Amino acid sequence: AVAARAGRDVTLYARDADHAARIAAARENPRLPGIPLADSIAVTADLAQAAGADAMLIVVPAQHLRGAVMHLAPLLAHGTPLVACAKGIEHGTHKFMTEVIAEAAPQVRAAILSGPSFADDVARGLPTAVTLAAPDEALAAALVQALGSATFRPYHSTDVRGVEIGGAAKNVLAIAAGIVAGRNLGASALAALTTRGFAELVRLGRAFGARGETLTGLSGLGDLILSCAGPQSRNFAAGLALGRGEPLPAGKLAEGQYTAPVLVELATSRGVEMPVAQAVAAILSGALTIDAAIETLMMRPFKAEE
Ligand SMILES: NC(=O)C1=CN([C@@H]2O[C@H](COP(=O)(O)OP(=O)(O)OC[C@H]3O[C@@H](n4cnc5c(N)ncnc54)[C@H](OP(=O)(O)O)[C@@H]3O)[C@@H](O)[C@H]2O)C=CC1
Ligand SMILES: O=C(CO)COP(=O)(O)O
Repeated sequence: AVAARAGRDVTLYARDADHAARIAAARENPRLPGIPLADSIAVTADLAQAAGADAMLIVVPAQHLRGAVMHLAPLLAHGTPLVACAKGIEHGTHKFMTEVIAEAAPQVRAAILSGPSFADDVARGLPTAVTLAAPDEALAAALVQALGSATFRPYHSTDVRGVEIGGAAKNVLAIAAGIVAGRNLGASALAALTTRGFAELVRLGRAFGARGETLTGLSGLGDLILSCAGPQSRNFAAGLALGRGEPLPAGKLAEGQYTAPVLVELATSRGVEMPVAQAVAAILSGALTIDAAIETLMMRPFKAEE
């Protein structure tokens, strides 16, 4: 929808032919009910047709990115920009999204799009600003020109890792924020949790050489603020359910669930302390109860604020 609004010729690919046919007939994606698909958007289940594009946005969940790109790789021309929109880190390999793309389709140019942007808001044409990063600044700037419009404002960057870390970490921290809300711990606790969560995100980013302005920018602090603000975030909603002792919302992808253990492994391997992320991973795995996790966080030794 964004690319069509920016004046591009767009093909939307769905892996399931019936699903693609239903979207084409209804001119609406059931995942975004009530938002009509622009007339100009072609819908296909033919991957080769989609792969002929000048650039592609790939929007499958993080743990399925490698499989999807491997499927796509034989169809892609050398140098095609492939923009990852998933926010996560691959299990087992600890790879970030652009690294997964580079391994699965070495001939393409990988980029990452991230930042505070609920799909529903973006598709409705509400004002949104995001970060689009690629190692090659000219490519990042060209993709911004191709996708930007009066309602969608991407900023270009070459800090790929900084953008990827912000997007992956904020989902885990949003689960923690939801837990705080679900347990009725109060607005002060929510502010403290979000702020100390941000300190973790920054520590991990620094360990990977991320730039300060990326971590305090749209894809870092910006997305953390959005996702820790309320249940429109599926990660926050998952945390809310956990905090209330309810089952996790069915059929709603909460990437932080999958990112939490791998984020903790990655941080540990770099000697970076991420106590909030650790608490989320421990709660999700059943290693700690929520009450024990809260106590563990509050009883850490007092220290200088950093
Ligand atoms: N929704 C949002 O507001 C935002 C989401 N993101 C990120 O985008 C990523 C995807 O999220 P979202 O779109 O919400 O997730 P959804 O679960 O709504 O949709 C996932 C899509 O990926 C497809 N898919 C799933 N597995 C595979 C696979 N193995 N091969 C090919 N296609 C597959 C699904 O196809 P099918 O319909 O056939 O199952 C579906 O179209 C996540 O990393 C999320 O963090 C980022 C910013 C905002
Ligand atoms: O990444 C998002 C907003 O920027 C979407 O957040 P959720 O996946 O938590 O809904």
